[in-house]
Amino acid sequence: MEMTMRWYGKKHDTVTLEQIHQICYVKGIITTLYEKLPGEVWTLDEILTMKNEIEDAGLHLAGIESVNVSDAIKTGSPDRDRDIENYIKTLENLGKADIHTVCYNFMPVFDWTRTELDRKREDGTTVLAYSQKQIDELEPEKMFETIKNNMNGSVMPGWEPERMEKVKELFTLYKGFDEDRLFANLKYFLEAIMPACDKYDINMAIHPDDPSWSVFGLPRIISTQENLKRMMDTVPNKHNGITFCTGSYGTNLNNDLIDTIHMLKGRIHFAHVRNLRFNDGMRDFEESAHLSSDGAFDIYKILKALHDAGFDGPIRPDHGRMMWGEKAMPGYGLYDRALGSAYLCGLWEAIEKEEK
Ligand SMILES: O=C(O)[C@@H](O)[C@@H](O)[C@H](O)[C@H](O)CO
Ligand SMILES: [Fe+2]
Repeated sequence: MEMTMRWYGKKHDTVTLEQIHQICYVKGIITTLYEKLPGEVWTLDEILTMKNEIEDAGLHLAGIESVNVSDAIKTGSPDRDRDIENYIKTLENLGKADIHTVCYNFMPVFDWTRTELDRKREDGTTVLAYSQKQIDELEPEKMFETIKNNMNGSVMPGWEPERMEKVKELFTLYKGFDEDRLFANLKYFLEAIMPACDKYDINMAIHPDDPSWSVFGLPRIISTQENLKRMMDTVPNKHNGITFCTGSYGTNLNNDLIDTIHMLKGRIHFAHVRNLRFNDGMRDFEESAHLSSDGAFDIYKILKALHDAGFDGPIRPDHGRMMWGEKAMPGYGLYDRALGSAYLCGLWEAIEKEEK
């Protein structure tokens, strides 16, 4: 595995590459071209500029999160073939730049959903949280308002103001969509891009739905073991894989993380590891420190399962708590993610040495 950290680029991130380099546990960077809209081609030049900036800081560009999939592709509208063609050109250019891991998601309208971005814990840190009760009382169109006021002045991916202005339209676009219809569009997309992935050895890593149940009546197709299996079996190519995200897939406590890792053997191309605390039933949770005893997940067992399943892709501490007075994009401060990366590396070293 390669320990990585997500970086939002010089223009958007409060954290610098120099700081990340000093963590020492982190060798790779996960990033994207944040100015690009879904459906646009990424030129080789743009990709190389991004890559050189990271390499100049002594780090390795380990993967892209995300090359976003357009609504035309997700809804299967007449424009989808043009967007898929552009997506393929982007993949080819990434391949030419020697980049082989691409994360994406297939969630309609909202990328991830939280009701609070700064819930205060007893230790004084703040974390992202989700309460189903609050969601049930909220108009979907108002969702952005609640999120916007808590973004610490940053623009969080998936929640760009230009996109959220169109939220009503987006809901109309997905009207009448059920899981089968959305899944058929995912299949169409994957089948179209696989030849390019084969040629350039690009591992596509779909991100699980977050949270892993339907929100505002929108369909979910990457949220249970059953539908992960359906995705793998429908397009049985090893380049069709997943981002194993414990904090998203694990929001549903009925999902058996360890069993799923074994089922996905050979198809996990990227891992996001974070821990969650559940309050008051299953559908109220908050992100905790990475430490196993701070949340519901046994992080040691998760890493051991990844190790035993032969996982060798990039891994990143996912969201962290906001601590020590840091002001950063919620979930993406430097300090707690640095602690998380050290913890994960420590566990991994022990697991590897136990083997010998
Ligand atoms: O919660 C997060 O910050 C990420 O895990 C997602 O936004 C992820 O980047 C996308 O869903 C992947 O396309
Ligand atoms: Fe994730």
